[in-house]
Amino acid sequence: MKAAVVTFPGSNCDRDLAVALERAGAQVTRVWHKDSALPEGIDLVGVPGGFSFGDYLRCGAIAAQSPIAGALRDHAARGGYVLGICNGFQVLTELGLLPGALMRNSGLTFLCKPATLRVVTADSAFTSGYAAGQQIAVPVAHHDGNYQIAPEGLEALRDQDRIAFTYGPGINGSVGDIAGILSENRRVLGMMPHPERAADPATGGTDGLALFEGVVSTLAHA
Ligand SMILES: NC(=O)CC[C@H](N)C(=O)O
Repeated sequence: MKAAVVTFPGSNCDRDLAVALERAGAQVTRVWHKDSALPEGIDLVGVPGGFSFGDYLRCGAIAAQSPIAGALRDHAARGGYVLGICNGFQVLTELGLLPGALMRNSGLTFLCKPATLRVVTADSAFTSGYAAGQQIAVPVAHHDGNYQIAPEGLEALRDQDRIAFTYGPGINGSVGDIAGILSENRRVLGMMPHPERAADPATGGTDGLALFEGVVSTLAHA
């Protein structure tokens, strides 16, 4: 299973994401934001966390205009898998690959702390390693993690079982305490918490590892 991890100026979780994917068995290629094409045969593109372009304008907005963004859009349009974590989730909403927007946290502070997530659906490659309803410990680190979407969009996410993860109540103001969502074809996941920071027993637990193992094993057997 082949994965690409994109790096923008200001990304800071790209290496950790590559390591977590490799630990789960993926063959990972690193891609620079100025590349306008992905390497041949990529199954999954990882869009990492960080502060792409210094979070200027809006988090993820400038990254979404990078040369690699067109290749990412084409990959998703072909039914390719995409995983956006934190700043990566922000980039995917800016690209229109996922609905809604990430606003400033309701408490107006940067949150960097452990969080308990609830796995809402196990019906996706990304969440197939968990049971629906399972609670997992995965840290958060963001100032713009307050997920908002219009009521009809929220209804669609709920009706189509596209809410992947929720937080405990009131962490950052997100509507429905949403921490992560899936695209309509369930092949694009955006989430604010950092599973790649919970993929090694030496550094913050291993509850995030099942996400990488789930998607890697699904794609390896596809
Ligand atoms: N860790 C991250 O990816 C942070 C994303 C973004 N810079 C924010 O603070 O909201």
